[in-house]
Amino acid sequence: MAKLLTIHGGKPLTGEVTVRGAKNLVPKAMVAALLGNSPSVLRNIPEIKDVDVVSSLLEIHGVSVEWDKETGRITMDPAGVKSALTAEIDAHAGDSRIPILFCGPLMHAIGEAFIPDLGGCKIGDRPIDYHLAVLRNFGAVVDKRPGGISISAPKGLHGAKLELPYPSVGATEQVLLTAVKAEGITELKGAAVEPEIHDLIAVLQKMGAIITVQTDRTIRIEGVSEMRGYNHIALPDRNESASWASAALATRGDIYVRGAEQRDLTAFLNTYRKIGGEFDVVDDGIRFWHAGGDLNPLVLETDVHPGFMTDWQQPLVVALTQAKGVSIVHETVYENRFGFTDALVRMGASIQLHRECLGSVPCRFGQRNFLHSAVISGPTPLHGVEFDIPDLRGGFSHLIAALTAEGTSTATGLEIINRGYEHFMAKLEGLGADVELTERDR
Ligand SMILES: CC(=O)N[C@H]1[C@@H](OP(=O)(O)OP(=O)(O)OC[C@H]2O[C@@H](n3ccc(=O)[nH]c3=O)[C@H](O)[C@@H]2O)O[C@H](CO)[C@@H](O)[C@@H]1O
Ligand SMILES: C=C(OP(=O)(O)O)C(=O)O
Repeated sequence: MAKLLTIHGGKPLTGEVTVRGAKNLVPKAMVAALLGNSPSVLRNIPEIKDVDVVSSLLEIHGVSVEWDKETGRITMDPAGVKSALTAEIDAHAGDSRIPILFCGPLMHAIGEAFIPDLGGCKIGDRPIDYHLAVLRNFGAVVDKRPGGISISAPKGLHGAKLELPYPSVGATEQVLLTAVKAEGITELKGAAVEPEIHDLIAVLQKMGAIITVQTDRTIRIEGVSEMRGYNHIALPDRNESASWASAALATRGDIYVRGAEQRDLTAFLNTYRKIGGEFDVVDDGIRFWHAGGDLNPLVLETDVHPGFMTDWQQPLVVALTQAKGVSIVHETVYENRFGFTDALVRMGASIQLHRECLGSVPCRFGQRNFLHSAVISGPTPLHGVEFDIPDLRGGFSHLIAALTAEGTSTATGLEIINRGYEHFMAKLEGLGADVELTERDR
């Protein structure tokens, strides 16, 4: 049986939601537990699919995992770490990108790893060439196999001088998780410096790592031979916070996001203010609301941190369909992140996609055949349609658009939302959304 969500739109979302630990940190901090010689405790854990995936992958590798879902506390004991069968790994890898980050910690713990083909959102080609290049530089031997890669370090892992062609979040984490216990010093230039990376560095430092972050995207890591377990509170999910903020704006609502952290949302809050959204930062969260009247159109470019995060783009585009005038959005992180606009156009939005770079942020996609700039004219009334959720943020955007629209929409593929939004249905209902989940034959 498949689940069908029926949405009766046209009602502002109002009320309160709580965000817990970040999807883009929690699973990685869990992988780091493999590096310790004693148990680790991670708190503020959200109930999302990527945490299930990493829990299972740790367990089949001999790590004992105790997850108290009520308190959001997870305890991981790596004392029994061991190899797992390829078929078991395949069965548990799920639709996540995290398995690639097991390379370094598993090679340190047991000398080898099998990494299945990755999942994650279909928003571009998402190659792993940077990951494999840095791992080879540490001395790893990579064997590509059908369905994944086998990786080992017959001569050990050694610190290296590395430079990323683009500040990839995942490849930077790959370097951190491998270099902390590699022999000698690693210097990484062109590193990503997202808040989730700083939080992973905080975790690794608690475990005994020696890591220096310089102001020019250079990270220096002095390898250590032993690391211990950690006790850490995961930073809150800034992408979920920004999603609910966009939902408040698009539906002309008022949402208090308990747990939202101003420090990690600077670029988002500046943009929110320019579009005409109101927010108020208080001690334990941020209230976001539509102030009435018209929203302002914007020129917006996504970028690596400290720029406007790509994962904020899709939900905010829905609010831009309601702004008075022409907005331009230039996506510079992923080559194919505007596919979700098809459904918005079917709902009545006016959005044209372009291959040219409509902006000035250096972009790898300009001379290639990618529709990576969008021109949005508004305000356009939206009406209900049927849609299938394509990816995490695109799906959230479709759902907010359906809640903004007059009339009834139906959505399938809701399970994708559970990858990054915990207790999603309960939160929507708590905000007064008129939604109903039913089962139907496929
Ligand atoms: C689980 C997680 O944390 N996901 C986040 C992470 O994804 P993820 O770590 O996969 O994203 P990256 O920062 O690595 O990707 C950025 C760009 O680099 C390219 N690239 C990356 C690696 C590589 O080996 N080769 C290559 O060409 C990608 O195709 C993309 O165009 O950062 C992204 C950018 O902030 C976010 O959108 C994702 O939500
Ligand atoms: C792109 C995203 O996630 P992932 O890298 O896990 O696919 C996202 O969270 O928007």
